Amino acid sequence: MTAVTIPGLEHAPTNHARLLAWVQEVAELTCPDEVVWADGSQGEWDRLTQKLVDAGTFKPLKKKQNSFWAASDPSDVARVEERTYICSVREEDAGATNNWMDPSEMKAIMTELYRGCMRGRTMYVIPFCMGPLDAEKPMLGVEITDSEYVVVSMHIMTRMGTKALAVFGDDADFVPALHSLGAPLEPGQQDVQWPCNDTKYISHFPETREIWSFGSGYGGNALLGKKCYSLRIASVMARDEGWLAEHMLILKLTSPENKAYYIAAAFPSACGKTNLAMLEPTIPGWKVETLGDDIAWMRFGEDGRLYAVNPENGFFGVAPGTDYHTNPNAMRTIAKGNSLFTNVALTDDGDVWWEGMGEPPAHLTSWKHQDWTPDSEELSSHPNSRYCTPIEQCDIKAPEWDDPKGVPISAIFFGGRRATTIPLVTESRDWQHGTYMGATLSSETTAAAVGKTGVVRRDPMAMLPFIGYNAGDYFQHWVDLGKRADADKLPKIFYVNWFRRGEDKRFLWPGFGENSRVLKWAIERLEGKAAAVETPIGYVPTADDLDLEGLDASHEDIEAALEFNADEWRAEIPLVEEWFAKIGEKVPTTLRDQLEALKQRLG
Ligand SMILES: C=CCn1c(=O)c2[nH]c(Cc3ccc(NC(C)=O)cc3)nc2n(CCCC)c1=O
Repeated sequence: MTAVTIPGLEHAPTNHARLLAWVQEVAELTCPDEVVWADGSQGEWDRLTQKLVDAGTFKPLKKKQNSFWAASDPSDVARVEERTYICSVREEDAGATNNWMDPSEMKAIMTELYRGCMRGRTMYVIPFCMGPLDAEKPMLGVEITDSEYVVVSMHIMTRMGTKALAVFGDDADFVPALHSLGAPLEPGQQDVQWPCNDTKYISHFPETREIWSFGSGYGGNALLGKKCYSLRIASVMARDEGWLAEHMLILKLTSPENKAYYIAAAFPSACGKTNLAMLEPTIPGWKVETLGDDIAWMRFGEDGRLYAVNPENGFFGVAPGTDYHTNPNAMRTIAKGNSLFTNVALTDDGDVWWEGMGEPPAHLTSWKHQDWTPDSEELSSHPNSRYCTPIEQCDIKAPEWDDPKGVPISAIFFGGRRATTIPLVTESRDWQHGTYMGATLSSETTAAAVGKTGVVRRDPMAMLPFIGYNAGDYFQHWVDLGKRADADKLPKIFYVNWFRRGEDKRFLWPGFGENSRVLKWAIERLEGKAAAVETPIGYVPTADDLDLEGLDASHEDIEAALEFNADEWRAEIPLVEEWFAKIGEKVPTTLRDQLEALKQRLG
């Protein structure tokens, strides 16, 4: 096959043979009008954001400098879990929680979808690095995409372009991540504001560490460094290499005595994970700084402790529910500009607005490009609408946020949204018990997600959509870490629930900044300074064990929030048995033993 001459292919800014061959192969398959190597420069940002403005995809925001509003096609508004596949060579390696297809079958299907799909468009080659560029082992990837929206989003979310390519040298390993909107343009055809395709595939090939995505331009489907690389592929790397790639925030908590602790925490959606990552403590003298709000890579240091790094360079946060009361630090970060907003509402004076931001203006342009007023039936912003903003400009970013060594994790928190049963906070008995807590993590569905509300779903380690392999093997990986010689150096595991309700359906715990009281208690437990009651489900504080100074809540409510109710827990047992049965025979015996032991303790 003669090497077709596609403009931009000839002067590649690298001698990396495998990369050049892959780029050539993809260009010949997808037939773009030209190939552009993304360099990550300000000039590139200006050019591409202008191109998106001209296409009607972006609107510049007058009230936020260097920031843009975008609205997607209503059919392309969130991750498409039913179109997300783990194409492991063996079906059982995908397990019961993933969609599977034979890798060669998937590649045959998708190759035909990619054929000619970039006609009339530009093919961008984005070298990127997840985590700091000066890491001992930089985690490299290359995303090929025909979406300018993806390129400018990657400017914020990753270290990318020339500075990343410099780390590739001539033969570094990298994760090839191929993406197309699947919307070829015939000559003279007018482009739409949000090109995409009704046929969507988000496919992962774990043995070869490859990602192929087709048909969606949105979030985790298209920004392939995030969920696809940093969780699904990275979780497979972590199992093979003995580390952890987890769906966790990382925060730094400093006590009034100026002692710093680092905490990682996993929550399903609608639990306020980003709000916790950027917490404003209500108790005097305590300070929270943030390292990340979504993903933590944790590796063992010389001292046997787990050191966490945030692989991302930006926040891609859910906008609705974010305001100066729930998350002032997120609001201050986006107020500085340099941010992208997708599927939120646009104000008449060129600012953004979403539900949860207090009183709505008299008129807005909704995410569906329609006139919106406060008495509109519809929401002004989509529940999964997002802000995309650089961590660099977050006032409370920890100094260590981009330290390649990472930070030593003292505590891991798992949390879910449960109206009953789960106390405000429970300390695990040990690592294996903590792993059981994570593996059986449950949370109630909310209006934000589709379907009924209040349905209890299992979401192990809040990783259910992101485990790149058999969930039973994933649990085993956690269990095996607890068998290390220096297992005493592992973080202490806690389980929290901010959302317990009283008989009258009122929330029993005020949450938000008051959660700092729970973090304080956990730290004091690590230091051996706080008391707790040993219950069948773990160590639970009494109201007197918490620092409730100045808290505006009744003693009864706090006691009710902390209550261990044996009957409610007996009712949990069959739900956990059903969950383990769904995962299958690879559920570690250690976890089955934990369930048996819990049953015995409940009597
Ligand atoms: C660090 C904060 C974590 N957090 C919480 O701790 C939290 N708690 C609640 C429940 C709640 C809601 C309203 C009140 N209002 C008053 C006045 O008490 C109290 C609790 N909602 C919460 N939310 C919002 C969840 C949707 C994303 C939340 O993010």
